[in-house]
This record gives sequence, C-alpha cells and structure tokens, in this order.
Amino acid sequence: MTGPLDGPLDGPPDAPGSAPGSDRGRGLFADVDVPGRLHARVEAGPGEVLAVIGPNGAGKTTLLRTLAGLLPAGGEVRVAGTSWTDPPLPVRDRRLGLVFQDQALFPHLSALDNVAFGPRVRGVPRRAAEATARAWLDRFGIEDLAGRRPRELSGGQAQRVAIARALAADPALLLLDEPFGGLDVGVATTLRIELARHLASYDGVALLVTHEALDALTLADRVIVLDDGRVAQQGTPTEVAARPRTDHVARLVGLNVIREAGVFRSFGPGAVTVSLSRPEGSARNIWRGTVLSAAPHGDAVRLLVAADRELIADVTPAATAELGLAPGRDVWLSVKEMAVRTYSADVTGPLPSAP
Ligand SMILES: Nc1ncnc2c1ncn2[C@@H]1O[C@H](COP(=O)(O)OP(=O)(O)OP(=O)(O)O)[C@@H](O)[C@H]1O
Repeated sequence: MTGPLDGPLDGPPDAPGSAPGSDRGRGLFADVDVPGRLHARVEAGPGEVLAVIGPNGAGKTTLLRTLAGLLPAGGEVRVAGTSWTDPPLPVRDRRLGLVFQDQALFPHLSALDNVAFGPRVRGVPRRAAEATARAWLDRFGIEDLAGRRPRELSGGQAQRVAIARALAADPALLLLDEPFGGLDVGVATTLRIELARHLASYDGVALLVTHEALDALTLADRVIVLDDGRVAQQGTPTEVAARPRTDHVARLVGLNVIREAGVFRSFGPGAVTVSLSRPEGSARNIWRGTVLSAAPHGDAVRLLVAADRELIADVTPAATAELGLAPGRDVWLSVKEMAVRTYSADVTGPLPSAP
C-alpha cells in the first residue's frame, strides 16, 4: 500500500514513449465503456489500493468484471505496462487475481491445490507451486487446512483460501468484490486486518468493491465512488468522507449533503435541531418532514426524516420521548448556517467527461 497520489493522473500511464519501469507504467490505466451500464476511467499507481463504492446497481461489479475481461467492453485497459485490450488478452493470460463472491474455490481440489493452481497455470513445476501455496496458507495461518476440500471449510477459512489463491498467482491486478460479504462480523473484522497486512506488502494494484465505509477508510489509499455507471468522485478516504458528492457516500459516512447549483452543502446529524413547530431562521436551512425511522446511535437517537430529501438528525433520548419522535411524526428540522460546510462540486478530483 502506498500513500495517496498527489493528484489525478492525466493520461494513459504508459503510452508509447513513457519511461519503461516508471511507476505510471507499472500501475493501472483503464478507460472502459459498457454501453448503458458503465463508463469509467480509473488510474492507479503500483501498490495502490482503491476502494470502489456506490449504491446497488452503480456498476461496481461491472467495472471489475470488465477489467478482468469477463465482460466485453469498449475502451482500453493497461496493467503493469501491458495492454490487456489491444490486442485483447485472454483472461487466463492476464496477471490477475480474483476474489469474487461467486468465484467459488474449485470444489474437487484441496485448499493447497486451489492455492497452487495460479502458479501451476503460469508453468511453475508442481513441487515449487505447492511450496508457494503452503507458504501462502502459512501466511494466512491456515496451513493445517491444506488437505481439506472447500466443503470442509468455514466461510472465513474458505475466503482466506480464496484470497491466498489470488495472491499466490502473483497478480499485477487484484480484484476483490465484497470479500467480507456474507461473513459474520467477528470473522470479517479479523479477515479485514489480515487483508490489510497482505495488501501492505503487495506491489500490484488492488481494487476492492465494498459496501462498508470501514473498508474504504481502513484498507484503501483512494476511494472511487461510482454512481449510475459513472465515476462521481475520487479521492483519499479522508477527502471523500469530508466532502461527499453523492447521497450514498453521505449516508455511509453519516452526513447530510445537499447539492445546490454546483455547490455542495453538508452538515452532520448532530447539527440538526428537531422541533414540532416552525423554527426561526432562513428558509434555506429549514425543512418540514416526516420521521421515517428512529434508532439508537451511540448515546443519541438517529432519525431518518423524509423532507424534500432524506435527512438524518441525532437527538437525545429525552427529546425523542418529549417530542414523540416515532415513525410517522411530522417535524421541522433546522440547522445553523455556521454548522454547514460548503464546498465546490469540483474540489475532490476530476469527473470523467460524460460521453
Ligand atoms: N448481466 C447483466 N446484463 C445486463 N445488465 C446488467 C447485468 N448485470 C448487471 N446489469 C446492470 O448493470 C448495472 C450495474 O450493475 P452492477 O452489478 O455492476 O452494479 P453494482 O454496483 O455491482 O451493484 P451491487 O452493489 O448491487 O452488486 C445495473 O444497472 C445492472 O442492472
């Protein structure tokens, strides 16, 4: 894992004539188009971990499958100085590691043989491939499971084998689609820490699709936000969390974000005052709405309120009881202007030009 890039890269990293072996040449450049589903340009330097986030149907899986060559797409993909699209490179010839939820382990192979598969395909002799596989199982603390078949593994164990299998193939591009999906919280937490450790010493590019803000914040150097098949925002986790540009990210990081004429205005749920009658103040910062849900959130109660948009507000349990803040309750929300952070729509990185 490296530090974040200083700024956006502004062209194919290894166009003819670029310095061989330069960082840009060893990273990822992709500008892909799946008509009606995805148009995205993604760049990353070697060792970078990119979290790909966005709501359901935003195109996250489509992006990964496109980069892998599993889905036909227009455009260009270059990885580690090699074009994967011109001429089209078969999936098996791409230096690629895949950890997809539906990319199950080979059921008839032991954990060891599953992990040895990548090196074997690359022509590594059996014994050497097995030694590599054993070393990877060891690094994941599951060497004692080497002889087991996938059906004899727990979900967390199987996912460790899947990640070890992907890394053992020495991929230049590692694609992880919801690698902790379906695991229980404790197992996911342990695996997240292990994955962070392995990614820290991995020198290829990793893309991680996730629904968890925690993954994006703890594992990624940079976050790509997809929305409706487009890159809506990219930046460091801190930048994206501080200045969300989509409702989805705002929800993930627990902020209210309102777009107004090229400007975003955001405020935390703790800055919102809830009342039953119209408060004083500028109409710009006052909303009338109906409580959709009320749930404990730390020491507070978090309300989701349907106004002209959905807004979140944190109130004390005492206020919740006093104002009767249950679903269906009509309320007024207000926020002081000094609690609103305003930022321009283009501060956190380039948007690809719409085709
Ligand atoms: N096999 C398919 N054929 C046609 N359209 C598809 C297919 N699979 C997905 N889509 C569409 O492509 C768009 C992107 O879907 P995709 O699965 O990439 O989203 P996602 O961000 O990964 O969503 P999720 O978080 O639900 O997995 C959606 O509009 C979806 O309906």
